[in-house]
Amino acid sequence: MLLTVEGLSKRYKTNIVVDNIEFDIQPNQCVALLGPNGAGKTTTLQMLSGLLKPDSGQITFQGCKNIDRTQIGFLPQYPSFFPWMTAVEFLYFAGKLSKMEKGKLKDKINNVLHFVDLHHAKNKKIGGFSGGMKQRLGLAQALIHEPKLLILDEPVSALDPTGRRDVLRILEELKKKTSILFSTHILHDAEQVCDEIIMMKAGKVKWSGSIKRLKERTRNGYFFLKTEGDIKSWLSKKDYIREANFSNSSTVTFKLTSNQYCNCLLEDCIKQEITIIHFEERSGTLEDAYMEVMR
Ligand SMILES: Nc1ncnc2c1ncn2[C@@H]1O[C@H](COP(=O)(O)OP(=O)(O)OP(=O)(O)O)[C@@H](O)[C@H]1O
Repeated sequence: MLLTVEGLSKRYKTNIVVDNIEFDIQPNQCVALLGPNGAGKTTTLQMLSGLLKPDSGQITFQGCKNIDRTQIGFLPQYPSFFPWMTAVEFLYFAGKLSKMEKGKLKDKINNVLHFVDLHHAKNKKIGGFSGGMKQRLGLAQALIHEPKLLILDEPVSALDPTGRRDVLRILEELKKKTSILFSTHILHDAEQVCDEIIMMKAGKVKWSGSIKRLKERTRNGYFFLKTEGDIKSWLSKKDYIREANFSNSSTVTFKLTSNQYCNCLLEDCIKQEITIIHFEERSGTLEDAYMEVMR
């Protein structure tokens, strides 16, 4: 296990904003922390990155309770930059803060600037950067010391569609070599890059697991069948089929009068010597599942 969180809590005065939460992150997982405004996502990420002290609970990272923070990269929701610095100067500064060796820094800065597509602007002042460029520079800062876990607080929320696409594309690449935990309230972004999600509401973890498993919660009773030959007239006569909707004579979505007829349908297809290309029970969308859990 890369990271284990047990009984983590944080309160501000009498307001409990993170309430006894638990979850794990495995190596090479890309995990989205989902939840509405005020759910406690930022507070959780700040505790994980060491910026905020938990009131109680335990964070274990790479098997150690004494966390080596240089193995974690963090991009805050509102990163601050020195506008008078160039991108290279800023990354040099960030690298030194992460205790990187001076000799390695130059090459590392060049590589990371290429990776986030900012090499062309490496000697330009940050004050003149667009929002998207700043966010990519923020990512470069979080990455420069090659952390084992990258924690990103709403990395795309403030970006326009192009900036958002660029950052999500970088995350797709990054997740091949490092574990990522990022917060968002945009389900589509989570679905695009993550395999696992943690859902928070009012300081509590409401659900965690794979997106696939989450969607399975909201199976909507529809089946999809694609066959090699024409099945329209044959299938329409089966009295256990209802709400059949044919895209063409060999592709159909339908419901069964009872799910116990699933085997019956498959047996009938075999008897009829129908070749099945694809058969599956359709699950709901991530949005359906999110709404169901959050309700
Ligand atoms: N420094 C603070 N002092 C008092 N209350 C705080 C402080 N920081 C956060 N809170 C409260 O804690 C709760 C959780 O806030 P947090 O920023 O962690 O939520 P979030 O899920 O990240 O929300 P958002 O999506 O809006 O960023 C909110 O009610 C917020 O007002």
